[in-house]
Amino acid sequence: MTRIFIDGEAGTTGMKLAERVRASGRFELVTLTEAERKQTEARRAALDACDIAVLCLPDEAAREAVALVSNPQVKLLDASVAHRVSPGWCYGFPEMTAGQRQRIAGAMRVTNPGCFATGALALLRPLVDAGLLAADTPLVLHGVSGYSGGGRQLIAAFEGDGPDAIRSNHYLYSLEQPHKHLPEIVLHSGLASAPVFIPSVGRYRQGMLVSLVLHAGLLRAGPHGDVPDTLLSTYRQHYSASEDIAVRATVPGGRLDPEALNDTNRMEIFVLADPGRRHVTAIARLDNLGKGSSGAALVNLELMARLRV
Ligand SMILES: NC(=O)C1=CN([C@@H]2O[C@H](COP(=O)(O)OP(=O)(O)OC[C@H]3O[C@@H](n4cnc5c(N)ncnc54)[C@H](OP(=O)(O)O)[C@@H]3O)[C@@H](O)[C@H]2O)C=CC1
Ligand SMILES: CC(=O)N[C@@H](CCC(=O)OP(=O)(O)O)C(=O)O
Repeated sequence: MTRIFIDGEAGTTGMKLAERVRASGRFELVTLTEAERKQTEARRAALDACDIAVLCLPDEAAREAVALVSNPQVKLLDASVAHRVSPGWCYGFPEMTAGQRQRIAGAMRVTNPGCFATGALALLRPLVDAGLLAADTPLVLHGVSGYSGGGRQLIAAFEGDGPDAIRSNHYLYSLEQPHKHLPEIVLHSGLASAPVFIPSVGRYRQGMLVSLVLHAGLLRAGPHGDVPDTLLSTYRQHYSASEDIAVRATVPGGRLDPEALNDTNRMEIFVLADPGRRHVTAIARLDNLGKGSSGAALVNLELMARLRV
């Protein structure tokens, strides 16, 4: 059985991934005790003793973990931001483009995408690849995430009542500093420059929406001239072989709940036009702890271990 070590297993992503790995029954999990989990020598030994190491760590600790590995046979899957645009690392979004699954399966170093980036790229990449969206189109994306997206610190700030407690029910951030997912969004979307991205956090634990509003004039229409229909068919074709991504043309009940896909590895893409069909809103719904991190990590592990094609 393929041996997996999750460095950072006690954290938000690591814990969810460990649950999924155990439930799959397809891997042997190498674990450290509470006393060992931050000891360099114990981590070094565990990293070298597994077939695939998953780094569910803050960025700096992920870089350190890569440097600790000396066994050349060990494959790495990094859940942090540290290597998302690094040469030599394969981007772990299997549905991004034809052939990506095979690239992940064959790679020694795979970087798991950011949660907002997963939603953003799911919306952007098919449109750029199909030639509907020119690379220099100015774009704006909005996102809302549950507070678990900020890891243990943000969870404690929302759920605790200490001096660092957050009392807002909803807030926007990264308004003056570009969000950390923009470099991977630019690199993997095929866009020439970064979209404006306005993320936000709501007072609920997990689940997210990423939205892209497109005025019809920004896009090249398909053979029948209707931009919303062209978008819908482009997404449907791009994701036709995916068991995890579904494309929808309506929102039943008119309210889009960010929590609806929690604890799954699914993503839904909604393509919604105004009555005059002058603009289209494309929205990705996913679980930041599912398709946005640990669900995606499990699929990448299965690909890297050649347990799925
Ligand atoms: N939460 C999310 O929705 C997503 C998170 N990610 C990424 O996954 C990674 C982990 O995030 P998340 O699980 O949210 O973060 P958490 O803060 O919840 O977990 C990080 C874990 O790493 C441990 N840790 C910190 N430093 C070290 C070290 N030097 N050696 C060993 N263990 C260490 C922490 O222990 P302790 O708490 O004791 O310090 C903690 O258990 C991050 O890079 C994040 O960006 C990616 C996609 C989505
Ligand atoms: C709500 C919240 O704070 N979300 C995080 C991103 C979560 C994620 O995708 O993680 P990594 O890119 O760090 O791996 C943020 O915006 O920084």
